[in-house]
Amino acid sequence: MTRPPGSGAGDEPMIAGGGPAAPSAALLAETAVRALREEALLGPKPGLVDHRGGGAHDDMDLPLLLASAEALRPVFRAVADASERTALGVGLREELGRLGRAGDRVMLRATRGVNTHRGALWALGLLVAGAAGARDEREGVRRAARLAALPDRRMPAGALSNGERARRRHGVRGARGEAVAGFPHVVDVALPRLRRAGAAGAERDVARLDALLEVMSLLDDTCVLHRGGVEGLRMVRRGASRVLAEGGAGTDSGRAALMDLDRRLRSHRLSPGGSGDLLAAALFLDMVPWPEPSAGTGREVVACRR
Ligand SMILES: CC(C)(COP(=O)(O)OP(=O)(O)OC[C@H]1O[C@@H](n2cnc3c(N)ncnc32)[C@H](O)[C@@H]1O)[C@@H](O)C(=O)NCCC(=O)NCCS
Ligand SMILES: Nc1ncnc2c1ncn2[C@@H]1O[C@H](COP(=O)(O)OP(=O)(O)OP(=O)(O)O)[C@@H](O)[C@H]1O
Repeated sequence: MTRPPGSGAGDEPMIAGGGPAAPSAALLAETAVRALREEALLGPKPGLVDHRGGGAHDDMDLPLLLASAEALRPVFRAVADASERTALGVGLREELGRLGRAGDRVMLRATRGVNTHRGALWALGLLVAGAAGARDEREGVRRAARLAALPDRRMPAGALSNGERARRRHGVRGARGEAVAGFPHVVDVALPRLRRAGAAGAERDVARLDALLEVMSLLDDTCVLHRGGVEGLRMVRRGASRVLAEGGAGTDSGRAALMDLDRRLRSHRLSPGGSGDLLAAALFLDMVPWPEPSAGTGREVVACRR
């Protein structure tokens, strides 16, 4: 896919040894915010917030998502700084937990109490932490997954979250399990799709929408399960598969199926928020100017298809 000006590895400063320098903490934070912005601005997305409005959410719109993304910039910066100074281990995991929980509060202050980016902060926070000090995408994701798997003894017990409830009820792995598994829906689903479409010359937004739809067709999204149960999840997954079977977002029949799915998700108040988060994560990984860019780390197997 085409890289926005200024974000490509070729624009990075070179260090004395000849290789490009590792991205700074400020650049990683900037890239995370840009990924959130670009996910929000992409449209039409079924059930999600975009330029047309709040999708399945009656308490969100695009300006709110953009303000939330901007408010998270110092949070991502603090995450990258901490990861640069601290070796990967329980100490860093607990520091990230503290920063992530403080980040949730920053977001809620910026949105007057609306959960715009909780799942996205979790995924992108870990990936920013993993990227700080990593040579390439594969190492960045591996470090993020290791961090997600470490215990956070300072995690307050608190009330049961929507995701936790859905996980217990339906036996799915949710946002935490996705991270611990090394973000399979990002690495094996969204990124290969984005890159294949880019290589084939597809329009950028069509490639991004199709990547989102492919994630939606496979993910056990606790956001959807919480609101719509197994029936709701089936509607999302089948609907997304149908759009792709019709030719995807770039064809007339695919676009008609997409608009039909959007109407159904809005009327059932079903938001595929977890898929939105994972698309933002894929955009982030694709935009980071890695010191040693590898030719794609997608394993090209859909490990998560059941
Ligand atoms: C793990 C998190 C997301 C909490 O998860 P939980 O499922 O309990 O909460 P909740 O229901 O509020 O949010 C889950 C969100 O994840 C997303 N999601 C849902 N399903 C999935 C899935 N299968 N895969 C990925 N994301 C998903 C959705 O956007 C959803 O809204 C996180 O907020 C957390 O524990 N944070 C602690 C702070 C921390 O350690 N941060 C570290 C990085 S900065
Ligand atoms: N474009 C988008 N539109 C809406 N949500 C998105 C988008 N991209 C990602 N998300 C994710 O979707 C999640 C929305 O959360 P959810 O619908 O569970 O909200 P809630 O207010 O906690 O739940 P509920 O409204 O069901 O009580 C956020 O955590 C956010 O990370």
